[in-house]
Amino acid sequence: MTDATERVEETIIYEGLTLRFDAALATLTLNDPDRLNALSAAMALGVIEALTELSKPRRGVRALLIRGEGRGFCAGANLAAEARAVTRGQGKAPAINAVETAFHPMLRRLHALPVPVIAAVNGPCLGIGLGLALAADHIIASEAAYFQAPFRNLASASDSGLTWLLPRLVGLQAARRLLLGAERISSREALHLGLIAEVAPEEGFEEAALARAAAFAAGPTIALMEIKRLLADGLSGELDSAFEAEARAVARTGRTKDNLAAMRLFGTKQAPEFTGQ
Ligand SMILES: C/C=C/C(=O)SCCNC(=O)CCNC(=O)[C@H](O)C(C)(C)COP(=O)(O)OP(=O)(O)OC[C@H]1O[C@@H](n2cnc3c(N)ncnc32)[C@H](O)[C@@H]1OP(=O)(O)O
Repeated sequence: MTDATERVEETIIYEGLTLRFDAALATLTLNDPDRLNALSAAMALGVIEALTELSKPRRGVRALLIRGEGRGFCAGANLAAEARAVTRGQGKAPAINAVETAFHPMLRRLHALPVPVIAAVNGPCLGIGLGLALAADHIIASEAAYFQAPFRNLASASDSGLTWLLPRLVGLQAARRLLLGAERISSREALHLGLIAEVAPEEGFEEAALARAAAFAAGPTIALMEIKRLLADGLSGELDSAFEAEARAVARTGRTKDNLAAMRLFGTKQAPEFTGQ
């Protein structure tokens, strides 16, 4: 694992995306600000490539931050090509194909990423953009952000695993408001519903999000990965299985250097420095 304080900077550019490495933190930026970072199939496939790259052990990545360039996080699927195809009578439109071939494969990979993922939602977060944000373990949103699942407005069923995720996150009634009603909700309401973890002022938002992500990157990585996996398994498992899985995970983390470091300082009021090992 890379020491969170060691500087290893590098940026890789994909279509409509950049992937930046800064010590133990990787930052994936959706980079089509003129379209509020609406996601094309090529961008989603680029995200998959970026996830493969940042998962290489030599990268030593201990957290991933996802953010949007400009005033938006992601305005959903890029429907420009969609609209053109429909106008020209070209049948099944690109974004519909992309659900199966690019968007869902991207989200599966993101949900399966072992290290903590932080989404910094600075502005509009819609459709597949909402799916992308909700694949994160911690969503920090600006006061200026808003969330919407506008599928029904396009006479489309919903995607991005939202029919599975939303009832678990916010309950069935609020999920109905979001999916059947396509209600747009502010970051304050999203926080109140339990859809996101925190709201930060518009001014200084980028810095607040970076600080939060850097704190995750400097955390007890093995314990965070174990907790993340236990939570994911717990969503579809039984309580008995959770007890067993937790006991095995606690035994594993009990053998880590970070656990030893924390135990040594227990009761001293000193914060341990975690190395991710
Ligand atoms: C399989 C499908 C899955 C899905 O994700 S379904 C959901 C698809 N997304 C949507 O339906 C949202 C469409 N966008 C909007 O409703 C609005 O935008 C917003 C409410 C997000 C923001 O409104 P405002 O702040 O007034 O900005 P603006 O002028 O509408 O947008 C700025 C530029 O961004 C382009 N843009 C916005 N969303 C998309 C999109 N989804 N696909 C392609 N382009 C988009 C616009 O056209 C425009 O561009 P220009 O300045 O050239 O007119």
